[in-house]
Amino acid sequence: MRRCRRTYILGAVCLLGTNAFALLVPWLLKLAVESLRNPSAASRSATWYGGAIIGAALIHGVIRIFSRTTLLHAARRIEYAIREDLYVKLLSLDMPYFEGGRTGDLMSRFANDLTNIRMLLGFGVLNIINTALIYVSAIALMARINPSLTLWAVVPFPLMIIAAKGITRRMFHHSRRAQEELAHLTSQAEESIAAAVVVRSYCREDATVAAFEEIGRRYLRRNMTMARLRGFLLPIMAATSALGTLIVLFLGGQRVIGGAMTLGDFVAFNGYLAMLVWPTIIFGWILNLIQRGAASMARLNEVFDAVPRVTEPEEPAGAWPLRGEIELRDVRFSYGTAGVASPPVLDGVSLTVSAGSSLGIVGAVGSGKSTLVRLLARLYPIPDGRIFLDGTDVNRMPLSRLRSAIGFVPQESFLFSRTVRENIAYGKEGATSEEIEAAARLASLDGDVLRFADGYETVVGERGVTLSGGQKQRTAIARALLKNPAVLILDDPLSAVDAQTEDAILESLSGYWGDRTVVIVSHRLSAVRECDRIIVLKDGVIAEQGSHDDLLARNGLYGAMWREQQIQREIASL
Ligand SMILES: Nc1ncnc2c1ncn2[C@@H]1O[C@H](COP(=O)(O)OP(=O)(O)OP(=O)(O)O)[C@@H](O)[C@H]1O
Repeated sequence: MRRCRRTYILGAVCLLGTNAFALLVPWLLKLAVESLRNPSAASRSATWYGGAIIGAALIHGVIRIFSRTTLLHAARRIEYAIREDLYVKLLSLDMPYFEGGRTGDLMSRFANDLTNIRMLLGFGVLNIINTALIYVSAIALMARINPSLTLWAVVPFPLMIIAAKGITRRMFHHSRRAQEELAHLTSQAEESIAAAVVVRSYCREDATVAAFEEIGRRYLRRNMTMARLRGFLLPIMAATSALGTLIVLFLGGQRVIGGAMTLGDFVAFNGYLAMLVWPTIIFGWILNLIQRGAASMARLNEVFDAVPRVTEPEEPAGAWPLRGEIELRDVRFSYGTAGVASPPVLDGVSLTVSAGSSLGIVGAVGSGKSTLVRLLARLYPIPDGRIFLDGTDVNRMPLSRLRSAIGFVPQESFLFSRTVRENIAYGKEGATSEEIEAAARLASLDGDVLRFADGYETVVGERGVTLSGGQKQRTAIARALLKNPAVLILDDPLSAVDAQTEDAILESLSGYWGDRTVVIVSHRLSAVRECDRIIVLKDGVIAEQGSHDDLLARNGLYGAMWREQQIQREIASL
């Protein structure tokens, strides 16, 4: 709003002008009537006043167009700026904020709440200024013509305001609830579309439709209540303003007949009273706009006020470029948010990975492997003095630098609904075709891509739906390789391919490791066999660590897992 203050001032000045000309019309009408009744006493002829009325009405129309476009454009610009700010804010928020299925809710804030705010700042502000100007000036002019009749004419107004306040308070409550229901509806629709395969394969179409209908019904009920309330509001407004007109016709008519008021004054008085009718009728609508706009602003402020728990350091530190030495000191972590206790996922993990070496992380399902690697990239908040890269606390490294030094391939690879080439190129701004294709070759993706009809220009569909699981994973790996990071983290990156293919891909990839630090999380021990060091996580602690041979010789957890997987492999190859 502050950014468009000048435009709003200009719009308000235009509204002042447009209302001045609108108010001039009844006054000219009064003079025209008086000139007709008593031509000798009039300074101008009735024809002159007729021309002046047409002129005033024309100027009023032109300035009106200008005032409306000025204010409505300002509202559009503010909506645009808020949308941009909201987007930037969302991108600044961290993983904990987005967990808990907020997508639909956030989408509805982008769509409905922004529309409500634009309506308030555009039509709302326009009508608030307009109403205030018309009320003040029309009532002042009416009082100038006949103060006592003015008092009678405005008698119904307090009644109207009390009724409007009561109804709009209830409308506000229902409006907010309706916006929340719409957010649920959007979430539900989005989730069902994303999970179309699951819905069909479990034959849950009917149940999904029923759940959707239930939310839709709640949304409909809220809107019906709002419509009912609005339905009450309009007749109440119209009836009270009609009451004012009736009073003026009766009392004003008596005054004219009694000679206490001229016919010209009576005509002008009615003209001004008629000007109050529209602002009075839309008074409730404006209140509704204010209520909706306030509710929407409150919902947007919830996002703007959200504080990311992963923040930029106040005093950044660290030498660049990074070599890739990782150190963890007694790392403890749980996913619980403030005030909600949750069991520790990592319970005192300490280890050092020297730059250029490789670390394999294995362990049972849910033992904390993914959590550990997510913390390296600071995707979740961690206390100071726990994780170090090249001797610098990661909390003190600028996030952009830290993350650009880390190539992270998460367990569930996310592809954008663009081409294969664009998906890989996401890893490096301005990457050349040669670099993209070299990364694809390293990730053993090139053979698959060349079989696609459009090669690298193949559009992968939403979230890569037209690719196989293994192709998606390798595209995500190619994207990370293209980034040329000092630390490469692969979180179970080849779970969708068979063990032999995984071996072949990792073999090809090992030529790329060079002096990079590589961290591989895997359920298949064969994937980490070549790592310099392997840790076995169990219930959030390092249960065993060493090289593959050390761990086999120890004949503990790792040894047992290895033997089990070897037997499975042999059975599978029969
Ligand atoms: N975002 C999250 N919010 C809350 N709890 C989580 C979250 N992510 C993981 N957890 C919990 O933390 C524990 C460790 O999960 P993590 O994904 O680190 O295990 P993992 O060893 O990688 O498992 P897997 O082998 O299945 O990938 C699990 O109990 C899991 O339920």
